[in-house]
Amino acid sequence: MDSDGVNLAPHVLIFPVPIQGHVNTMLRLAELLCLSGLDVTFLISEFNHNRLLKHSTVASRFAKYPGFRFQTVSDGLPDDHPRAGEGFVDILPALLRVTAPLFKKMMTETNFFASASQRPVSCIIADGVMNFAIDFAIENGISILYFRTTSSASFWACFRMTELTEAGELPIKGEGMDLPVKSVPAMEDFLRRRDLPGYCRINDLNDITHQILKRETLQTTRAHGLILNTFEDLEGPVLSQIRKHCPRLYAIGPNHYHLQTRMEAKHTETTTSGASASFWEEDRKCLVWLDSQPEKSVIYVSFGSITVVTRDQLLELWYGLVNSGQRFLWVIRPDSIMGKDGKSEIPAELEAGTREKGYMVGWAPQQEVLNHPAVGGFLTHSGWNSTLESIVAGVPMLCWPYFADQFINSRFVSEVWKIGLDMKDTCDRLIVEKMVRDLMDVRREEFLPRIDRMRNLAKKAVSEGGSSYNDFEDLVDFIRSTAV
Ligand SMILES: O=c1ccn([C@@H]2O[C@H](COP(=O)(O)OP(=O)(O)O[C@H]3O[C@H](CO)[C@@H](O)[C@H](O)[C@H]3O)[C@@H](O)[C@H]2O)c(=O)[nH]1
Ligand SMILES: C[C@H]1CC[C@@H]2C(C(=O)O)=CO[C@@H](O)[C@@H]21
Repeated sequence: MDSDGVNLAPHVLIFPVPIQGHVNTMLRLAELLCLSGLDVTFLISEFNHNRLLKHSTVASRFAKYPGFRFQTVSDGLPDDHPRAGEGFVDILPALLRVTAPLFKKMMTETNFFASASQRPVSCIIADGVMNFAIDFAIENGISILYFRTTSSASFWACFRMTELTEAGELPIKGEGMDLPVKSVPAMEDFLRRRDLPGYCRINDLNDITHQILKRETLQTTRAHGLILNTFEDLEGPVLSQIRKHCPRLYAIGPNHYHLQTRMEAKHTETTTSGASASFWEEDRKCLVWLDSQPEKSVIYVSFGSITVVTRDQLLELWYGLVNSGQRFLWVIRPDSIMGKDGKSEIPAELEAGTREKGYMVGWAPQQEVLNHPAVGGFLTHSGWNSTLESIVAGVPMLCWPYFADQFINSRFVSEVWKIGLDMKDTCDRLIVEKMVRDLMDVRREEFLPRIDRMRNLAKKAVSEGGSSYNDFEDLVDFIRSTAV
């Protein structure tokens, strides 16, 4: 090291929205960049940092990278805020109101996180809904990349909100949900109103979440580049559309698989079991239960980190699963049942059915579960990480989307890639029962060859010379160029 910092590595700041799916995606990017020899400061909410320290192995996972640091900042919400269900609408406003000024102050007061052993940050990678980070970077002459952690399809539909409105396709007002949507190029043949991202399910265009998402998405073109967790063979036509507006586009996904592949190539510990970044305690006993189940016989059920269900929905899903006769492993987060009063009776037949064929946990080591030989299907909320993890594990999906990008992701699963079924906007025990049977048995052979093909394409994308591999190399070159 010399006093000009000439021999120091380029230093990048990564700043996710404080939600499990976003933090997982961004931590994987952080590790990929550390493997490429860059210094990374990861700015995370205090609340989530505490959860990671308590429930995950991140501290040991990143201890091997001397250039990696966590820095913490308030997410602007009280500790007892639910941060799930309807509470999600508070996350972005708090971030913009409270976290944004704190971020600017921290950056300025620390000379962009410079120290004796680290250069000042020369490139910020901010979650793709933080336009305050773009303002800050431009004002201070440093580089800014946006990382939108959803599917490209969802980003692109959000990007077209103005055209959707002008064409009268928004606001949806809950009407004509099966009408085709024509204002999102590359999706004209299959998109319906009910498939648009959740921020379009509004009665009034002044809806605050809709306004924020529209504004933040359109600001993407001001960033110096856009990173997406996808790959060319999965979302090629959509990526071509986005490139017309954001020419410096890095499609580096599926980034959990990309990380695993690069770690294996470096003979470093692989990450399927070693990359936990969970906000809840993983119950590993479910792996032991899976060990005693027949091959491909279990449907894994998980709705991610934000979904909450009413007691009625819980019972419909539960009856559907038990009546399908399939084995099931179900993640029910402690905070995921709405109006739970602790006194509600569980019907005896559900308890008996669960004892016989089911297993329930509060949080699971999901990637390990999906890759377990006993798992043959995934009843999912269609969060983007879950979708990619299922594709890479070769597990067909039954989709029950809850909000946001999940509505469009599930349409791609069922109608574009044809690797599963879409159960959106219904929650009826007879439908659940039939669809679980279809996924696990009746229509299984339709899905398997297609998901196998997609899994192989994902592998090709992240292997040396593949599209995601090359885009990541370009991304590292760009970041290096900012530190000269
Ligand atoms: O028991 C569990 C359940 C989940 N996970 C992991 O948690 C992550 C969940 O991510 P995701 O499937 O993307 O769901 P959310 O956390 O709900 O993700 C939010 O962020 C995503 C990325 O922007 C969006 O696609 C979603 O709609 C949004 O809800 C995945 O990596 C899972 O492997 C576990 O480890 N154990
Ligand atoms: C709380 C939501 C705000 C934006 C995020 C998002 C996106 O479109 O980027 C999707 O769902 C949620 O994770 C986030």
